[in-house]
Amino acid sequence: MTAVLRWADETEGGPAVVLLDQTRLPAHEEERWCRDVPALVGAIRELAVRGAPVLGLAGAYGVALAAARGDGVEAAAGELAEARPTAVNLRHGVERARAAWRAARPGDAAAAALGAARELHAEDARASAAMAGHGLELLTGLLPARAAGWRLLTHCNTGALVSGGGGTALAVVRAAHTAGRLERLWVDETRPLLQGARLTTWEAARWGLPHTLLADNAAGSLFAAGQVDAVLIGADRVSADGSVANKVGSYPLAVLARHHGVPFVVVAPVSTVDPDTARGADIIIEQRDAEEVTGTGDGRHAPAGVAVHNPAFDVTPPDLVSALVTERGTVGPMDARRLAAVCDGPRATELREADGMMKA
Ligand SMILES: CSC[C@@H](O)[C@@H](O)C(=O)COP(=O)(O)O
Repeated sequence: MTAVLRWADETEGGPAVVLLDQTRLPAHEEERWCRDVPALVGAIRELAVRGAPVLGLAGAYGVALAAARGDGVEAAAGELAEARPTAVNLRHGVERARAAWRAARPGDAAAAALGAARELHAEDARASAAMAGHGLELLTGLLPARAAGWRLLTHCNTGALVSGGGGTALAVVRAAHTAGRLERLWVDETRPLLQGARLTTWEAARWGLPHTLLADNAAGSLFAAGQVDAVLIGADRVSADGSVANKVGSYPLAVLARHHGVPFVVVAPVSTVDPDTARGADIIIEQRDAEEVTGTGDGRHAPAGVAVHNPAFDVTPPDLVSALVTERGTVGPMDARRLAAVCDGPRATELREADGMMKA
């Protein structure tokens, strides 16, 4: 498969960040060359590269690109970090490469930024593999063994297209399949941009996962018919209280899962947990263009000028989340104290210390 994201150096016509253009899938597997930061910011906004962990990589390589070109790194870092507001990994990736660039001697700074991006890329691949293992272990403990295997439902796209490795929730599904425990993956189409229909089915087919696509609003009747054993999704940001921002349509699935007594499992690396955002209500939700909902030109299927509500994400409160699977292990049930135990950073340390003091 064409690499989801890679660095091209001068020997192959770079410097450039080269993306597998996800807006062209599944019909076309095409590279998109981003030779400067404005081109990369455009690709991020158009979702040519998308999904939380890989947005972190795009941010880090973007800083390296600005440094390699001799462009203004601080301004470029700011533009990259703001390209999409909800996925906290984007900001992390930018910060990581910028910190390496700032810390290096001037002659070494561009190489240091690129080195940081490459390091993050390798860490991300390792995190995917660890999450797949922890997720499979969780499902094995949580779900009754079924001779035919589990029926798992997912939303949006969380596979190799979102990561330097195998992905988040979809990596767990793949591990279940490899272990002979997957009967079927139910794939929500994921209106309005169809990440499930376009991307998850494409990945599932390549991996040989038995899968069935459904319209988002068909999920309820599947639960009612007892056809869903667990829901597995990714996350774009998890606030300190354990609220989960993910692709719009995740919250209704959590409500359905609770009503039907089905586990609702979130799979995300620790870098998606944001200890600086206290509550779910504090997470900034990206609002996107009306035309994503109404269609355009010949494909328009709503009257021109109709008022449109198009949030890219919604927030699931912690009490509806059965568990969060990270590369460092599983947190569940979700709360601030348990989350802080797997997190990095000063705010997480504060929470851990406060917890220690409370216990003493
Ligand atoms: C690890 S992938 C988790 C999320 O990033 C994914 O579910 C999602 O919501 C992506 O949204 P997108 O708008 O396609 O970037």
